[in-house]
Amino acid sequence: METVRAAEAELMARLPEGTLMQRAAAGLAATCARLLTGRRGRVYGSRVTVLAGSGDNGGDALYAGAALARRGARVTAVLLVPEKAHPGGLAALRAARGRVTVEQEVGLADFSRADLVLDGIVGIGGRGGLRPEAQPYARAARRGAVVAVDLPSGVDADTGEVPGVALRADVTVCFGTYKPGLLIDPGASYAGAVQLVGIGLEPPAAEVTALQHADVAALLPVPGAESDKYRRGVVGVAAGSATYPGAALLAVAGALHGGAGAVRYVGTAAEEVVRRFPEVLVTEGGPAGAGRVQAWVVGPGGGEGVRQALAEALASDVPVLVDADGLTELGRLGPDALAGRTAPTLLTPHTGEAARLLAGAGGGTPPAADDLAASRLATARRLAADYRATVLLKGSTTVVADPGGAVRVNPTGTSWLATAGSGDVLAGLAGSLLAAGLAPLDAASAAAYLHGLAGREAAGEPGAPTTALAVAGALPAVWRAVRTP
Ligand SMILES: NC(=O)C1=CN([C@@H]2O[C@H](COP(=O)(O)OP(=O)(O)OC[C@H]3O[C@@H](n4cnc5c(N)ncnc54)[C@H](O)[C@@H]3O)[C@@H](O)[C@H]2O)[C@@H](O)CC1
Ligand SMILES: [K+]
Repeated sequence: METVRAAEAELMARLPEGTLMQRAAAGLAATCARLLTGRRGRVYGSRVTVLAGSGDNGGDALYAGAALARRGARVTAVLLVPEKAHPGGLAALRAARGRVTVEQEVGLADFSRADLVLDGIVGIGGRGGLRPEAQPYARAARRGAVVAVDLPSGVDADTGEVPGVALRADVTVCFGTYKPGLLIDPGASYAGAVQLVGIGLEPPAAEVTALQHADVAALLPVPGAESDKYRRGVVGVAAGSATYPGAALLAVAGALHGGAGAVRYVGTAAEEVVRRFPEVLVTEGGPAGAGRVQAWVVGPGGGEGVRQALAEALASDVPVLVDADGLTELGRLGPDALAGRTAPTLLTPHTGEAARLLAGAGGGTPPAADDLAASRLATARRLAADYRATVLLKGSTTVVADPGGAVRVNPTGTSWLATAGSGDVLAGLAGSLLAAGLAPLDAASAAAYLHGLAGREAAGEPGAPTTALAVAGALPAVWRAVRTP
C-alpha cells in the first residue's frame, strides 16, 4: 500500500485539505443509499450503524454516516477508540443529528438491529487482525448489510491474509484502486461485492494486477494468413498412466483448445487418446525422442513414467509446464533440477503440491497446505523465487507469480471448477498457449482466465455440477466471448 499512499500524498498536496475524503465519503454514501433503497424502499427512517476506528477510514465512515443522516436515516456511530475518533467526521455526524456512543453493549445491540452497517474500523493503515474492542462485531448476529469502507477490517490490504479475525462484508466500497487484499483469498472472501469509487487518484504501477477481457484478447494467439500448424506451435503432452489414462485425455482436450497448431502426445494412454482425438500426433517413448515441439506439458496423471518424462522434458530447450505428479517429482529433486534450463519453466501446483515443492526447496518437512492457502500471494512468490520459475498457484483464488516479481490474480474463478480433472485441462491449455509463443506469465494468466470462464459456462446459470471434459468443451465459446469487443 506504500504506492497508494504515495499517490494519495502527491494528489493531496495539489488539492484543498479533505478533498479526497469528501470524494470517498460521497461515493460511499451513494452506495449505501442505493442499498437502503433496495432493501427498504427509502433511506428515510432506516437504521444505520457506523463503526468508527481511530484513523481516516473511520473519518470516511463518519462523513458518509452524516450524509445518510441528512437524508433522514437514524444513524448511530460507535466509537471504538473514543479519544482518537476523526474530529471532522465526528463533528459532521453530530451536526447532522447522528447519535454517538462509546458503550460497546449499546454498539453491539445497534449493530445487530441495523439495516446497514458501515465498517470504518480500519482501512489500509491496519496492521494485524481486528483488535479486541472490535472482535465482538465479527461474531455478532446481524440482520442488515455490512458495507466495508475501503477494505473489510482485519484483512491485510497488500496480501489478502487474515491474521486473526476480520469483519465479513456484503459490499466493499474501495477508493481509488483495488487493493490486492480484495482480490486474493481469504481476504477476497470477506469483501462481498467490490465497488470502486474514483477519487482522482493516479493509479500507481501496481505489483499485483488482474487481467480483464480486453487484456486477454490482446494476448491470445490468432493465426495469420501465413500460419501453418507448425508455425502456430506444437504442444507436447506427456501425461496419463495405466492408473490414470483419463488425465491424458483431459490434458489433451485442454491443449487442443489452447491456440497451438497441433498436439503431440507421449505416454501409455496413446490408444485412448487417438481413439478420442484422431487429430493428435502420438509418438512412442518419451519427450526426448518425440520430434520438435515448442512446449512440453509434463505430469498430469503421471504415474510410473513421470520421472523419466520430466527429466527428458527439462533437458529440452523449450518451455516446460510441470503439473501434478511432475511437481511431486520436482519437489523431490528441488530447485537444482531447473538450474541448467535455457527456456522458462511454469509450475502449476495446488497448495498440497506447493507444500511439497517448498519442502524440496528448503529441505524441511512440508508446510501445511492450509497455511499456504491462507497466504497465497506469499506462497506463489516464494515458490517463484526459490525455483526461478513462473508459478500458477491453483485454488479458490488462482495467483500467478513470475520470478521477476510480477503477480497476476485471476478474477474469473468459480468453485464449480473444484472438480476432478479440471487441473489437467488447465495444464493442457496453458501448455498450448506456451507453445503458441506466449511468455509464461501471460500463458498462465490467460489460461486461468479462460479456464475460469469455461468453468462458469459449463456450470451454467445459476450453476450446476459440471465435468472437466465439459469445461474443455466450453473453451471455444469463451475464446469467442473474450475476443468479442
Ligand atoms: N489518505 C488519503 O488520502 C485517503 C484515505 N482514505 C481513507 O483512509 C484510510 C487510511 O487511513 P489511515 O492511514 O488513517 O489508516 P486507517 O484508518 O486504515 O487505520 C489507522 C488507524 O488504525 C489503527 N489500527 C491499526 N491496525 C489496527 C487494527 N488491527 N485494529 C484496529 N485499529 C488498528 C492505527 O493505530 C491507526 O490509528 C483508507 O483506507 C481510506 O479509507 C480515503 O479517505 C481517501 C483518501
Ligand atoms: K474498513
